[in-house]
Amino acid sequence: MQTLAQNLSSQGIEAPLSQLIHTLADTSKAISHAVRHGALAGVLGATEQENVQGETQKKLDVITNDMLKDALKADSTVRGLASEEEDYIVEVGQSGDFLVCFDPLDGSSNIDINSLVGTIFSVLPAPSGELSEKSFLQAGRNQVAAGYVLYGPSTMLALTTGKGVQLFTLNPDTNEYLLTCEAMSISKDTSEFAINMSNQRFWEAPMQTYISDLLLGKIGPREKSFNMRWIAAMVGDVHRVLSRGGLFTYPTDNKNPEKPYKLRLMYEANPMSFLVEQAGGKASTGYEAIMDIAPTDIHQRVAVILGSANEVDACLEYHSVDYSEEPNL
Ligand SMILES: O=P(O)(O)OC[C@H]1O[C@](O)(COP(=O)(O)O)[C@@H](O)[C@@H]1O
Ligand SMILES: [Mg+2]
Ligand SMILES: [Mg+2]
Repeated sequence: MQTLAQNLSSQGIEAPLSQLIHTLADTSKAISHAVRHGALAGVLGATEQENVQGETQKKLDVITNDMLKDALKADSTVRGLASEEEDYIVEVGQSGDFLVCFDPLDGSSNIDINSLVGTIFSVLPAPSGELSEKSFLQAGRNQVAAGYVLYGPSTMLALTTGKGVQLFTLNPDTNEYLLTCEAMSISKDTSEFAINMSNQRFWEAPMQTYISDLLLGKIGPREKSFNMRWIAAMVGDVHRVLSRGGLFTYPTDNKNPEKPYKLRLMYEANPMSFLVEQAGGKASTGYEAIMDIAPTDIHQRVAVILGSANEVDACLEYHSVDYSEEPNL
Protein backbone atom coordinates (compact mmCIF):
# COMPACT_ATOMS: atom_id res chain seq x y z
CA MET A 1 0.00 0.00 0.00
CA GLN A 2 1.23 3.48 -0.86
CA THR A 3 1.99 5.92 1.91
CA LEU A 4 0.56 9.43 1.69
CA ALA A 5 3.99 10.74 0.62
CA GLN A 6 4.30 8.11 -2.13
CA ASN A 7 0.80 8.84 -3.37
CA LEU A 8 1.31 12.61 -3.52
CA SER A 9 4.55 12.11 -5.38
CA SER A 10 2.95 9.65 -7.84
CA GLN A 11 0.22 12.24 -8.48
CA GLY A 12 2.90 14.83 -9.28
CA ILE A 13 1.83 17.17 -6.46
CA GLU A 14 4.33 20.02 -6.18
CA ALA A 15 6.45 20.46 -3.07
CA PRO A 16 4.58 23.38 -1.42
CA LEU A 17 1.16 21.72 -1.62
CA SER A 18 2.61 18.39 -0.57
CA GLN A 19 4.21 20.08 2.46
CA LEU A 20 0.88 21.65 3.43
CA ILE A 21 -1.02 18.36 3.06
CA HIS A 22 1.55 16.70 5.31
CA THR A 23 1.11 19.43 7.91
CA LEU A 24 -2.66 18.86 7.89
CA ALA A 25 -2.27 15.07 7.93
CA ASP A 26 0.27 15.12 10.76
CA THR A 27 -1.93 17.42 12.85
CA SER A 28 -4.89 15.12 12.26
CA LYS A 29 -2.86 12.27 13.77
CA ALA A 30 -2.43 14.31 16.95
CA ILE A 31 -6.16 15.19 16.91
CA SER A 32 -7.03 11.52 16.44
CA HIS A 33 -4.87 10.74 19.48
CA ALA A 34 -6.65 13.39 21.60
CA VAL A 35 -10.11 12.26 20.44
CA ARG A 36 -9.29 8.62 21.19
CA HIS A 37 -8.22 9.45 24.74
CA GLY A 38 -11.53 11.29 25.34
CA ALA A 39 -12.52 11.37 28.98
CA LEU A 40 -9.12 9.96 30.00
CA ALA A 41 -7.48 13.15 28.75
CA GLY A 42 -10.24 15.40 30.16
CA VAL A 43 -11.06 16.77 26.72
CA LEU A 44 -14.82 16.10 26.70
CA GLY A 45 -17.50 18.61 27.66
CA ALA A 46 -18.18 22.26 26.94
CA THR A 47 -16.28 25.47 27.64
CA GLU A 48 -17.89 28.67 28.91
CA GLN A 49 -17.11 30.39 25.59
CA GLU A 50 -19.15 30.95 22.43
CA ASN A 51 -17.72 31.18 18.93
CA VAL A 52 -18.49 34.04 16.53
CA GLN A 53 -21.59 32.16 15.41
CA GLY A 54 -23.08 32.12 18.90
CA GLU A 55 -22.46 28.39 19.45
CA THR A 56 -21.10 27.18 22.78
CA GLN A 57 -17.65 25.79 22.10
CA LYS A 58 -16.79 22.28 23.23
CA LYS A 59 -13.37 21.82 24.81
CA LEU A 60 -12.32 19.77 21.81
CA ASP A 61 -13.44 22.53 19.40
CA VAL A 62 -10.92 24.84 21.08
CA ILE A 63 -8.16 22.24 21.49
CA THR A 64 -8.32 21.05 17.87
CA ASN A 65 -8.52 24.61 16.57
CA ASP A 66 -5.36 25.52 18.50
CA MET A 67 -3.57 22.41 17.24
CA LEU A 68 -4.33 23.22 13.61
CA LYS A 69 -3.62 26.92 14.03
CA ASP A 70 -0.23 26.29 15.63
CA ALA A 71 0.76 23.74 12.97
CA LEU A 72 -0.32 25.97 10.07
CA LYS A 73 1.45 28.98 11.58
CA ALA A 74 4.67 26.97 11.50
CA ASP A 75 4.22 26.00 7.84
CA SER A 76 5.99 28.35 5.41
CA THR A 77 3.50 27.58 2.62
CA VAL A 78 0.60 29.15 4.54
CA ARG A 79 -0.22 32.84 4.06
CA GLY A 80 -3.37 32.89 6.18
CA LEU A 81 -6.10 30.83 7.77
CA ALA A 82 -9.79 31.01 8.58
CA SER A 83 -11.53 28.68 11.01
CA GLU A 84 -15.02 28.06 12.29
CA GLU A 85 -13.63 28.78 15.75
CA GLU A 86 -11.83 32.05 14.87
CA ASP A 87 -13.84 35.29 14.69
CA TYR A 88 -11.49 36.78 12.09
CA ILE A 89 -8.98 35.56 9.56
CA VAL A 90 -5.48 34.95 10.90
CA GLU A 91 -2.46 36.20 8.95
CA VAL A 92 0.33 33.62 9.07
CA GLY A 93 3.25 34.58 6.83
CA GLN A 94 4.16 37.16 4.21
CA SER A 95 4.99 34.81 1.41
CA GLY A 96 3.01 31.55 1.66
CA ASP A 97 1.24 30.21 -1.42
CA PHE A 98 -1.95 29.10 0.31
CA LEU A 99 -4.92 30.09 2.41
CA VAL A 100 -6.45 27.36 4.54
CA CYS A 101 -10.08 27.34 5.74
CA PHE A 102 -11.05 24.65 8.23
CA ASP A 103 -13.64 23.26 10.58
CA PRO A 104 -11.34 21.77 13.22
CA LEU A 105 -13.99 19.53 14.70
CA ASP A 106 -17.12 18.81 12.73
CA GLY A 107 -20.05 17.17 14.51
CA SER A 108 -19.36 18.75 17.90
CA SER A 109 -22.64 17.45 19.32
CA ASN A 110 -21.30 13.91 18.86
CA ILE A 111 -18.23 14.41 21.07
CA ASP A 112 -19.87 13.63 24.39
CA ILE A 113 -21.65 10.52 23.07
CA ASN A 114 -18.43 9.00 21.65
CA SER A 115 -19.75 9.17 18.12
CA LEU A 116 -18.27 10.26 14.79
CA VAL A 117 -16.45 13.58 14.49
CA GLY A 118 -13.97 14.89 11.94
CA THR A 119 -11.87 17.75 10.59
CA ILE A 120 -12.71 19.43 7.26
CA PHE A 121 -10.25 21.60 5.29
CA SER A 122 -10.15 23.65 2.12
CA VAL A 123 -7.01 25.05 0.47
CA LEU A 124 -7.20 28.17 -1.71
CA PRO A 125 -4.44 29.99 -3.57
CA ALA A 126 -3.17 33.09 -1.73
CA PRO A 127 -3.64 36.19 -3.89
CA SER A 128 -0.75 38.64 -4.04
CA GLY A 129 -0.85 41.89 -2.07
CA GLU A 130 -2.05 42.67 1.42
CA LEU A 131 -4.01 39.95 3.18
CA SER A 132 -7.59 40.68 4.22
CA GLU A 133 -10.85 38.77 4.61
CA LYS A 134 -11.48 39.60 0.95
CA SER A 135 -8.47 37.46 -0.02
CA PHE A 136 -10.40 34.41 1.24
CA LEU A 137 -13.67 35.20 -0.53
CA GLN A 138 -12.99 33.01 -3.54
CA ALA A 139 -15.46 30.62 -5.14
CA GLY A 140 -15.06 26.93 -4.29
CA ARG A 141 -13.95 26.32 -7.90
CA ASN A 142 -10.63 27.97 -6.93
CA GLN A 143 -9.79 25.30 -4.34
CA VAL A 144 -6.48 23.57 -5.00
CA ALA A 145 -7.11 20.85 -2.43
CA ALA A 146 -9.79 19.81 0.03
CA GLY A 147 -10.42 16.95 2.35
CA TYR A 148 -11.60 15.64 5.67
CA VAL A 149 -10.33 13.39 8.39
CA LEU A 150 -12.87 11.12 10.02
CA TYR A 151 -12.14 10.04 13.60
CA GLY A 152 -14.17 6.84 13.67
CA PRO A 153 -13.45 3.20 14.45
CA SER A 154 -10.50 3.89 12.18
CA THR A 155 -9.08 7.30 11.30
CA MET A 156 -9.44 8.06 7.61
CA LEU A 157 -8.26 10.90 5.40
CA ALA A 158 -10.20 11.65 2.20
CA LEU A 159 -8.31 14.00 -0.08
CA THR A 160 -8.67 15.68 -3.44
CA THR A 161 -6.25 17.88 -5.31
CA GLY A 162 -8.52 17.86 -8.37
CA LYS A 163 -7.42 14.42 -9.54
CA GLY A 164 -10.18 12.28 -8.08
CA VAL A 165 -10.60 11.41 -4.41
CA GLN A 166 -8.08 9.29 -2.57
CA LEU A 167 -8.85 7.63 0.77
CA PHE A 168 -6.12 6.87 3.31
CA THR A 169 -6.44 4.90 6.55
CA LEU A 170 -4.23 5.66 9.54
CA ASN A 171 -2.29 2.55 10.51
CA PRO A 172 -2.43 2.66 14.34
CA ASP A 173 0.70 0.49 14.58
CA THR A 174 2.95 2.78 12.55
CA ASN A 175 0.96 6.06 12.79
CA GLU A 176 1.18 6.35 9.01
CA TYR A 177 -1.56 7.09 6.46
CA LEU A 178 -1.82 4.31 3.84
CA LEU A 179 -3.82 4.47 0.61
CA THR A 180 -6.86 2.21 0.96
CA CYS A 181 -8.94 3.49 -1.97
CA GLU A 182 -7.30 5.23 -4.91
CA ALA A 183 -10.46 6.58 -6.54
CA MET A 184 -13.62 7.00 -4.50
CA SER A 185 -16.68 6.99 -6.72
CA ILE A 186 -20.27 7.88 -5.85
CA SER A 187 -22.92 5.70 -7.48
CA LYS A 188 -25.22 7.74 -9.77
CA ASP A 189 -28.36 6.29 -8.21
CA THR A 190 -29.26 5.66 -4.61
CA SER A 191 -32.14 4.75 -2.35
CA GLU A 192 -30.70 6.36 0.78
CA PHE A 193 -31.09 9.94 2.00
CA ALA A 194 -29.89 11.95 5.00
CA ILE A 195 -31.74 14.90 6.48
CA ASN A 196 -32.62 16.09 9.98
CA MET A 197 -36.33 15.16 9.84
CA SER A 198 -37.12 17.08 13.02
CA ASN A 199 -36.95 20.28 10.94
CA GLN A 200 -39.56 19.09 8.46
CA ARG A 201 -42.20 21.71 9.31
CA PHE A 202 -39.65 24.49 8.74
CA TRP A 203 -38.55 23.51 5.22
CA GLU A 204 -39.60 25.26 2.03
CA ALA A 205 -42.13 23.70 -0.34
CA PRO A 206 -39.64 22.01 -2.74
CA MET A 207 -37.91 20.07 0.06
CA GLN A 208 -41.24 19.27 1.79
CA THR A 209 -42.57 17.76 -1.42
CA TYR A 210 -39.37 15.95 -2.38
CA ILE A 211 -38.98 14.24 1.03
CA SER A 212 -42.72 13.39 1.22
CA ASP A 213 -42.40 11.64 -2.13
CA LEU A 214 -39.35 9.67 -0.91
CA LEU A 215 -41.27 8.60 2.19
CA LEU A 216 -44.18 7.33 0.08
CA GLY A 217 -41.79 4.66 -1.24
CA LYS A 218 -43.17 2.22 -3.78
CA ILE A 219 -46.70 3.65 -3.69
CA GLY A 220 -45.46 7.19 -4.42
CA PRO A 221 -44.25 8.88 -7.61
CA ARG A 222 -40.68 7.55 -7.11
CA GLU A 223 -41.96 3.96 -7.09
CA LYS A 224 -39.18 2.69 -4.82
CA SER A 225 -38.45 2.48 -1.10
CA PHE A 226 -35.85 4.78 0.46
CA ASN A 227 -33.82 4.30 3.64
CA MET A 228 -32.76 7.18 5.91
CA ARG A 229 -29.56 7.84 7.91
CA TRP A 230 -28.47 10.86 9.99
CA ILE A 231 -25.11 10.88 11.77
CA ALA A 232 -25.37 14.56 12.85
CA ALA A 233 -21.81 15.13 11.67
CA MET A 234 -21.55 16.23 8.05
CA VAL A 235 -18.17 14.53 7.87
CA GLY A 236 -19.73 11.15 8.71
CA ASP A 237 -22.71 11.61 6.41
CA VAL A 238 -20.52 12.69 3.48
CA HIS A 239 -18.16 9.79 4.13
CA ARG A 240 -21.11 7.40 3.83
CA VAL A 241 -22.21 9.09 0.59
CA LEU A 242 -18.68 8.76 -0.83
CA SER A 243 -18.52 5.13 0.30
CA ARG A 244 -21.91 3.79 -0.84
CA GLY A 245 -23.83 6.65 -2.47
CA GLY A 246 -26.76 8.61 -1.08
CA LEU A 247 -28.20 12.10 -0.90
CA PHE A 248 -27.25 14.36 2.00
CA THR A 249 -29.01 17.63 2.58
CA TYR A 250 -29.17 20.41 5.14
CA PRO A 251 -31.74 22.60 3.40
CA THR A 252 -33.00 26.11 3.99
CA ASP A 253 -35.46 26.33 6.86
CA ASN A 254 -37.38 29.06 8.66
CA LYS A 255 -36.87 27.75 12.21
CA ASN A 256 -34.90 30.88 13.01
CA PRO A 257 -35.54 33.43 10.22
CA GLU A 258 -32.21 35.14 10.98
CA LYS A 259 -30.38 31.84 10.33
CA PRO A 260 -32.00 30.19 7.31
CA TYR A 261 -29.02 27.86 6.72
CA LYS A 262 -26.85 25.72 9.00
CA LEU A 263 -23.71 24.65 7.17
CA ARG A 264 -20.82 26.98 6.49
CA LEU A 265 -19.73 27.62 2.91
CA MET A 266 -15.99 28.15 3.25
CA TYR A 267 -15.02 25.27 5.51
CA GLU A 268 -17.88 22.77 5.24
CA ALA A 269 -19.88 23.07 1.99
CA ASN A 270 -17.09 24.01 -0.45
CA PRO A 271 -14.54 21.35 0.52
CA MET A 272 -17.21 18.65 0.67
CA SER A 273 -18.59 19.77 -2.71
CA PHE A 274 -15.09 19.56 -4.24
CA LEU A 275 -14.72 15.97 -2.95
CA VAL A 276 -18.22 15.00 -4.07
CA GLU A 277 -17.79 16.42 -7.59
CA GLN A 278 -14.38 14.76 -7.89
CA ALA A 279 -16.03 11.45 -7.00
CA GLY A 280 -18.66 11.90 -9.74
CA GLY A 281 -21.45 13.33 -7.57
CA LYS A 282 -23.18 16.72 -7.48
CA ALA A 283 -23.46 19.51 -4.90
CA SER A 284 -26.03 22.30 -5.09
CA THR A 285 -27.97 24.76 -2.96
CA GLY A 286 -31.13 23.80 -4.85
CA TYR A 287 -30.62 26.71 -7.21
CA GLU A 288 -26.91 26.81 -8.08
CA ALA A 289 -23.78 24.68 -7.80
CA ILE A 290 -22.22 25.31 -4.38
CA MET A 291 -18.73 25.80 -5.80
CA ASP A 292 -19.98 28.60 -8.10
CA ILE A 293 -21.11 30.81 -5.20
CA ALA A 294 -19.20 34.09 -4.86
CA PRO A 295 -18.67 34.26 -1.06
CA THR A 296 -19.42 37.45 0.85
CA ASP A 297 -18.31 36.43 4.36
CA ILE A 298 -15.89 33.82 5.71
CA HIS A 299 -18.54 32.48 8.08
CA GLN A 300 -21.41 32.57 5.60
CA ARG A 301 -23.90 29.72 5.68
CA VAL A 302 -25.52 27.96 2.79
CA ALA A 303 -28.14 25.33 1.90
CA VAL A 304 -26.55 22.02 0.89
CA ILE A 305 -27.88 19.17 -1.28
CA LEU A 306 -25.16 16.75 -2.34
CA GLY A 307 -24.44 13.18 -3.34
CA SER A 308 -25.46 10.71 -6.05
CA ALA A 309 -25.81 12.68 -9.28
CA ASN A 310 -29.19 11.35 -10.44
CA GLU A 311 -30.76 11.76 -7.00
CA VAL A 312 -29.47 15.33 -6.63
CA ASP A 313 -30.96 16.04 -10.07
CA ALA A 314 -34.27 14.52 -8.93
CA CYS A 315 -34.26 16.82 -5.90
CA LEU A 316 -33.36 19.84 -8.06
CA GLU A 317 -36.37 19.19 -10.28
CA TYR A 318 -38.59 19.92 -7.26
CA HIS A 319 -36.73 23.22 -6.87
CA SER A 320 -37.63 24.29 -10.40
CA VAL A 321 -41.39 24.05 -9.74
CA ASP A 322 -43.43 27.12 -8.76
CA TYR A 323 -45.26 26.16 -5.55
CA SER A 324 -46.87 29.57 -4.93
CA GLU A 325 -50.31 28.32 -6.02
CA GLU A 326 -50.17 25.21 -3.75
CA PRO A 327 -52.71 25.71 -0.92
CA ASN A 328 -51.04 23.59 1.79
CA LEU A 329 -47.38 24.46 1.38
O1 LIG B 1 -27.75 19.31 14.99
P1 LIG B 1 -28.22 18.94 13.63
O2 LIG B 1 -29.36 19.77 13.17
O3 LIG B 1 -28.47 17.48 13.47
O4 LIG B 1 -27.02 19.36 12.65
C1 LIG B 1 -25.98 18.54 12.36
C2 LIG B 1 -25.07 19.28 11.44
O5 LIG B 1 -24.39 20.29 12.19
C3 LIG B 1 -23.00 20.11 12.11
O6 LIG B 1 -22.61 19.34 13.21
C4 LIG B 1 -22.30 21.43 12.13
O7 LIG B 1 -20.93 21.33 12.32
P2 LIG B 1 -20.13 21.77 13.69
O8 LIG B 1 -20.27 20.66 14.68
O9 LIG B 1 -18.76 21.95 13.16
O10 LIG B 1 -20.76 23.07 14.15
C5 LIG B 1 -22.81 19.28 10.83
O11 LIG B 1 -21.66 18.54 10.83
C6 LIG B 1 -24.04 18.39 10.83
O12 LIG B 1 -24.42 17.97 9.55
MG1 LIG C 1 -18.96 21.51 11.12
MG1 LIG D 1 -16.91 22.45 14.03
